[in-house]
Order: sequence, then C-alpha cells, then structure tokens
Amino acid sequence: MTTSFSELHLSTTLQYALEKMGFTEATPIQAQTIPLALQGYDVLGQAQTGTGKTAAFGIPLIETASLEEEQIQSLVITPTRELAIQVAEELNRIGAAKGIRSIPIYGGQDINRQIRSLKKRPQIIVGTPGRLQDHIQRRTIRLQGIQQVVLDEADEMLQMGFREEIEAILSRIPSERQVLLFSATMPNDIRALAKKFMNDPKEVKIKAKSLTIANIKQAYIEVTPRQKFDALCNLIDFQRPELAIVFGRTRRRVDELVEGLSKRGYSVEGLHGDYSQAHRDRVIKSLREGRIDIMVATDVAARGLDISNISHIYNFDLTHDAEIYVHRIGRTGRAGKEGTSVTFVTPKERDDLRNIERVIKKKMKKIQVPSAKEVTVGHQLFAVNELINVAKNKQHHQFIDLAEKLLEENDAVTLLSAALKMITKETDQTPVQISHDSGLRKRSSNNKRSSDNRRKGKRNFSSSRRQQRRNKAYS
Ligand SMILES: Nc1ncnc2c1ncn2[C@@H]1O[C@H](COP(=O)(O)OP(=O)(O)OP(=O)(O)O)[C@@H](O)[C@H]1O
Ligand SMILES: [Mg+2]
Repeated sequence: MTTSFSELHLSTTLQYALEKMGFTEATPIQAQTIPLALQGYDVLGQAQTGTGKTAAFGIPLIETASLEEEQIQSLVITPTRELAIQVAEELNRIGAAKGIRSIPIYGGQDINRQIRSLKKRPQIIVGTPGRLQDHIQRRTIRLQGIQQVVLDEADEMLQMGFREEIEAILSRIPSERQVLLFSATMPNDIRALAKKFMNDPKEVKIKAKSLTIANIKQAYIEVTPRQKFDALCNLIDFQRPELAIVFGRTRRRVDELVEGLSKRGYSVEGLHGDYSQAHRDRVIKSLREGRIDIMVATDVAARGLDISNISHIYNFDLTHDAEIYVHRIGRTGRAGKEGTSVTFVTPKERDDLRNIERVIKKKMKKIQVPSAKEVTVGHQLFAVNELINVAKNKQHHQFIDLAEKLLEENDAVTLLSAALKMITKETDQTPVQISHDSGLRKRSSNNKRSSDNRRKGKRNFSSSRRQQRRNKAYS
C-alpha cells in the first residue's frame, strides 16, 4: 500500500516542494509519523537506514513553521557535523517554496560566522550538541520560542557521551514543546531518555524482517590480517564500485589505508576526527560529486550520511557492535537503490560476525576474495566493454581514417590486441604495509557499546567522561 503526500493533507506549497524534489509517494515511516507529528504528538520513530526519516520529521517541522514569528521555532540535534550540514540542506530544500530557512551549527566552524547567520533569524537550527550548548550559554541561541525538538540518531548521541548536553538543552526548552526522536536502531537506554523528556510518545516502528534493508547484498570474506589490504584492492578491482566507503577501526588505520590505496593508483580520501572541518567538508563534497571514488573513514561516517551513488561498503575492520554495522552498511542501498557490503573477518573474529548476524536477523553470504587472475580477467572484460561501448555510441569517427591507414600495413588482430593492452588497467602490485592491528578487543564489562550491557539494559555512567573524550576523537 502506498501513500501519496496529498493524502497526508499537506499544504499545496509543501506538496509542490516535495514534487520538485522527486518525492512522489511517502515512505512508510513518513506515512505513519507525519500525521502524528502534525497532530502535535511526541513521536519515537524507528525505520531502516535510507528510508526517509529526515523528511519524516522535516515535513511536519516545515508545515507548522510560521514566517511571521521572528524566532527559532525548531531545533534538530544530530551527532556529527556532516549530518548537521546534510540535514539542514534537506530541510532547506523542503522549506524553500514556503520560505522556511534552516542553518547548521557545528563545532569546528568559526563561531562568529555562526552568530552572524543566527542574526538572520532562521526558523530551524540543526546542530551538534556541544556547539549548541556553547551558543545557548552565550545566549546567541535562545530557547524560549522553541516549539519542536528533533533528536536524529539519538542513540548515537548517547553512545558518544552527549547525554549531559542533551539533557541540559531539553531541560531549558519550554515544557509544552513537541519532541520527535528518530533512528534506525533503538536500544533500551533511548526509551529511558524518551520517558524523561517526552510526553506520552507515540512509538512507530516500521516492521521488517531484519534491522538491515533488503536491497543491500551483504557478504563477508575470511582473511588473515596480512591478507586484508590485497584482498581489498582485488575486491575493488573486481567489483568496480561506483563510489565506495571503506571503514577502518582507527584514525591511524584510515591514514594508512588512504596512503596505501593512493600508492596503488586509486582516487581516495580519508575522513576522521583529526582532520580540520574544512577538509572534512571538502572530502564529503568530493565524494558526493564523484571527484573521488573511495572514502576511507572511521565510524564518524557511519551515521546518517546520504550520498546516493555509494554502491559498495567495505568493512575493512569488523565492528563488534551490530548497531554500528547496521549504520555503516546503510550508507548504501538508499531510497530504493541497490547496494553491496563486504565485511572482512579474521579467523579470531568469527564469533563477532555470528553475533552481528544474530542481532540483525540476517545471514551474510561468504564469498571468496577474487584471485589475481580473476581480477586480470575482470580488467580485460572491462576494457573490451569500454571499447564496444565507444563503438556502439559512435564516439570513434575521428579515428576512422587513421585506422584504415594502420590496417594497410598491419593485421587487425595485432592492432586490436595492442589497443586493448593499452586500455586495460594493469594490476598494481606496489608493496603496501598496513600496521598490525590486534583485531577486536575482547568485550569488557566496561565497554558501553558491549551488547552484554545493552541486553541487561545496564548503563555505565562512570565511563561517560572517557567516552566523551573518545567521541571527540571520533567525530
Ligand atoms: N518520499 C520520498 N521519495 C523519494 N525519495 C525520498 C523520499 N523521502 C526521502 N527520500 C530520499 O531518500 C534518501 C534517504 O533519506 P534519509 O537520509 O532521510 O534516510 P534515513 O532514514 O534518515 O537514513 P539513515 O538511517 O541512514 O539516517 C534521501 O536522499 C532522501 O532525499
Ligand atoms: Mg537519517
């Protein structure tokens, strides 16, 4: 059953904006949560990655926003800076026809510049918890006019140690506000937060067999740590992703992978918390615009990022947190597109893989790493296809005279095979050393991301500060 936006009784201005964006029908999470949010209920919304949760909260915010009121009306809180930028952009697209403006507010950007843009009185602010707190304390953001608060990826913000900031922000917002909370994953501690700060929320969970979306083909390979890098190159060469994200465990791993892949001739950039915000913005933009083919990232890129042409996710390092896994692979297969993920598993990590499969309720398919010979054949087939496509699309006319001349003195097979040799990518064997990584550490009872803790619904607050430091490292 499908729901059109007109059935949701949206204003014609908004329907027009959505049509212009190419949104013809509401996704299930939108169909179920938009009416509730428009009626003023608090909403807890859970749906798989890439299924339109941003517009599910964005549409009601914009529909109810008023152009007359000269103050901030809605606040959206996101865990990462990249996400704040992306969500503000999507809200601006939805709100443009009505004249509703959203601005992103995040750490790493000049605060005075942000203060100047706040003076232009946007109706919606999308920010990361730390920087929002900063503005609230400076009184450059005033909360008394806020009618709606959205927590996007609330579970991640708690995991990152932002509980204090979020609670502090929520406790300063007028109590008659509406709170909307969205994520693809809803661990138990979110419900505790919801109980404390939401008013009898309506819970909407889009039913699915698995936590992960069906249009992502999920595979894994078994490799030793030493084989990982060559396996990655072979997979990339064989699968030929349109755009790919490779997830590494640490910043150092990410740096080494970027260096190694560049040495082998791939067009690649890295993303992690040590880079300046300007660099991070450039990398995301390059990937969006297809100026690079591969982004290697820490989990800072695991949540919410929406780049439609990402066709492949490589989990170079396994995560033992099934929720992180869900979000990582969810960077592909968005808005109905197909995607592929390949997870690298060392012999020691087999149990962790099984644990993820159990939590997501889906088995991954074991595949073999393509051999060097298969990769070579793949390169050759690709070259042949390229050649045939150029011929089919008649892009070769200016070479016809030259070809005829060449054929007077040489035979066709020799010439054609020489041409194929020239356009076939050669497998690059440049030696690359990636530092030894001891793999996943044993789960400890102190680890907040440990599934054991979650199962018991137990939270470990004592490590909150440590976690916060880690999150700064991470974001
Ligand atoms: N009704 C719709 N019709 C067509 N495309 C849509 C619709 N709603 C959203 N989209 C598009 O789908 C893509 C994914 O949406 P969005 O980023 O909101 O997903 P999400 O559910 O928040 O995923 P994640 O859990 O990874 O954050 C976006 O490019 C968005 O513009
Ligand atoms: Mg999202």
